[in-house]
Amino acid sequence: MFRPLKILIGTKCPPTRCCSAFVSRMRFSNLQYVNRLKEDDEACAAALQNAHIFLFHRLSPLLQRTEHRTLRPTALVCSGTEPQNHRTTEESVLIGCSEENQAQFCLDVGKNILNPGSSLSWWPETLNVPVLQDPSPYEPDLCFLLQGQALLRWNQTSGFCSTTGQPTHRNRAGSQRVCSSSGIIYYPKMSPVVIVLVSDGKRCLLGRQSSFPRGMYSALAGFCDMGETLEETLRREVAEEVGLEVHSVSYSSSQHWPFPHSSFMMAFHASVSPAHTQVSCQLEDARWFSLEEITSALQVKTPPRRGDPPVVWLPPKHAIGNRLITEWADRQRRSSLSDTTEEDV
Ligand SMILES: NC(=O)C1=CN([C@@H]2O[C@H](COP(=O)(O)OP(=O)(O)OC[C@H]3O[C@@H](n4cnc5c(N)ncnc54)[C@H](O)[C@@H]3O)[C@@H](O)[C@H]2O)C=CC1
Ligand SMILES: [Mg+2]
Repeated sequence: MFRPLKILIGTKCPPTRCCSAFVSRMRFSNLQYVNRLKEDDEACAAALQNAHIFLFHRLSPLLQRTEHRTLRPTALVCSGTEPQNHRTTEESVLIGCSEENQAQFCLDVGKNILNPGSSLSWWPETLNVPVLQDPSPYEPDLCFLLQGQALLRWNQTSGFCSTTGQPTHRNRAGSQRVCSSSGIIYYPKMSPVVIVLVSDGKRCLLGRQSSFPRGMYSALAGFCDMGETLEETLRREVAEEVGLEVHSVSYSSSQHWPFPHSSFMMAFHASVSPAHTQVSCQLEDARWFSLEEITSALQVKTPPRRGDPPVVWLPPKHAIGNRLITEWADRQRRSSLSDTTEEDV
């Protein structure tokens, strides 16, 4: 039976993962320690005795509301003095360590099966509903929880070798699995995805798929095919989904995205000729949005409820789609400001 050691409510995001300065996150000794725990099962088991273990239930993080009404992940604090139960030692996955080299793990205390009918494709439906209603205090914790969720899911769904059909066994950190028969080593996989915000200079193009939550539009996205470059994927996806040809392309940023099975999102801006903007849509809908429309859509903090009047809303702040749209809107505002200033002169 699962026996919690000590529950810590309101544990902050591990500073090395999300909150601290870049240099502090990249401290060499810290990285070296995590790498050693991945390689050395005994060191990892010892680290688990004094670790923080962040809890999930069926791949959703277990969140607690603090007295300030913010949401915080829930962690077991292992003191090293109490014996750990079998599941804690066998199923916790290593996600990093604090600046003080205290190891941090995630553990799914729910049943280790994925509900085949559940939608794992989009964040708001997958994680706790309160997050959606009050997302801002939760955001700093996000990348570390997404990483934990992705690693837990990978371990839960990689129990057998795809070559021999025999069971695979994980290392103590949960960072690799080995086939018991052939010795083939498996590492967590990510699928590369291009996400692109297309602009005609004055407007940007957003699309929606039927699987999106009601009213939500985002930048166009698509998985890279085997052998494709990022630029080829980008041109193909834009041509396939909206029938447009892009001209210039610029890189923005990237993000790990745990849905549906860990994607590595690479985000771009692209432009099309203002003379050729007629959309031929293969999605549920795709349309051009003015800066004013984007500005008001960015204000919509919660998705419309059933029965509410239709409203366009955009991916939440932590999604890279939101970042692309915000970057575009900022750039448009700056350029219209400089146009106005030039006219004044
Ligand atoms: N973080 C963000 O802001 C956003 C993330 N996304 C993510 O981008 C991903 C790709 O976007 P889509 O428009 O759905 O891609 P898509 O336009 O390539 O269409 C998905 C289809 O591609 C095929 N496919 C090819 N390779 C695949 C692979 N490795 N895994 C799964 N399906 C594969 C499947 O038939 C699937 O139904 C999705 O996982 C979505 O969650 C999408 C928009 C915003
Ligand atoms: Mg797509």
